[in-house]
Amino acid sequence: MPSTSPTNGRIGVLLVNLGTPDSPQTGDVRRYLNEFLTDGRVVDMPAAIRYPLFQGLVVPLRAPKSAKIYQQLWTDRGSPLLFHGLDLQKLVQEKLGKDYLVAFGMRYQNPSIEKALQELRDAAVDRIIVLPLFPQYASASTGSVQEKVMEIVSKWWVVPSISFISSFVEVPGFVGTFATLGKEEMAKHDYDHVVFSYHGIPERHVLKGSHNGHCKLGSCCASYTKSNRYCYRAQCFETSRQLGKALGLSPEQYTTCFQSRLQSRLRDPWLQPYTDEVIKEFPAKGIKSVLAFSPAFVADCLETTIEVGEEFKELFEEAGGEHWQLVPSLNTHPQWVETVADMLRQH
Ligand SMILES: C=CC1=C(C)c2cc3[nH]c(cc4nc(cc5[nH]c(cc1n2)c(C)c5CCC(=O)O)C(CCC(=O)O)=C4C)c(C)c3C=C
Ligand SMILES: [Fe+2]
Ligand SMILES: [Fe+2]
Repeated sequence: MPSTSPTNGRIGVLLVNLGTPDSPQTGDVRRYLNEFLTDGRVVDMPAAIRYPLFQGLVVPLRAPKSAKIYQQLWTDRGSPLLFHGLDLQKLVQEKLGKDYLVAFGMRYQNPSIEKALQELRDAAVDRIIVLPLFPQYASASTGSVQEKVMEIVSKWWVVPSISFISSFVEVPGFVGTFATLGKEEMAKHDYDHVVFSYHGIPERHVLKGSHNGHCKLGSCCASYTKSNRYCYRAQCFETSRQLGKALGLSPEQYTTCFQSRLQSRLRDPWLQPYTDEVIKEFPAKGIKSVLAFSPAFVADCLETTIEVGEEFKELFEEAGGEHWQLVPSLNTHPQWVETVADMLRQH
């Protein structure tokens, strides 16, 4: 008998990344930073301080400097974070076929999450799976996407079934694709050491997310368990362990460190060790060639191409290092596209 169930329509998928300016001009960078840095999950100050401080002082000072860096990053296809995201959307849609509708949005600026969710709503999808493209859970990234999606959907008259993939450090294809890319680089050159550099967050953010005060920012994060399921620091260490294993490295052959801290006069500590400080000390220890991974990102962006690929290379060479190589991000590697499609099929 043919099914009369109304619930055999398409499954909606929303892929979300962080966001990038519309152009590398100062005005667009200012608009982007204003939206990003007034998000209470990114800068967790009371709104009455956050808005005047960031919109009135921090962003106007930072925007022209950031714009210069974005101009270095920009390509014929625009911002890498955006075009890799759109390419991934298309390829995952092809893999999943007509039973799914895959949309793509950015937490800040464009294409907006609102527009992407509207596409899914217009198509009357059965349910929605949201995949924030951040391997490790942080309130400032994944949490912010979740909050935004819920804020929008909660205003719809009909609120659909909706679920989130909150992190994917334990998905074998995530580490597996990075390992494939890393092995390609290792076949071309002998490296003295490997660096896994993650986006930093303030230590306070980790402590605020700690279940029952479990996290003391010490050896508690050295294992990844039920008690620290959503701990960013523990998930970063777990990623390094899995990647080290996949690359055949012993723990002494790699270092886990944290980059991109937002310097402020408050000097609040961010996750340590800081990548820029770690790599300056390498040459004196006899480490002259380094292979660097940025496993907090699944697409190349300002923080990988410019910060790790160029700025850290310069710091390392100034300190006496000889060879610094960034492993490209997952972007649209076929193994990664298959991994994303599988994650969604299995969810
Ligand atoms: C991996 C996930 C990310 C977390 C966690 C995160 C936290 C976080 N970021 C800032 C401040 C900035 N980040 C910037 C760029 C940026 N950040 C992420 C991802 C995470 N951020 C990405 C993918 C990018 C690159 C975007 C691109 O267009 O290529 C920037 C902007 C650049 C600059 O001016 O330096 C800022 C600022 C904070 C404060 C924070 C946690 C508290
Ligand atoms: Fe960031
Ligand atoms: Fe911990």
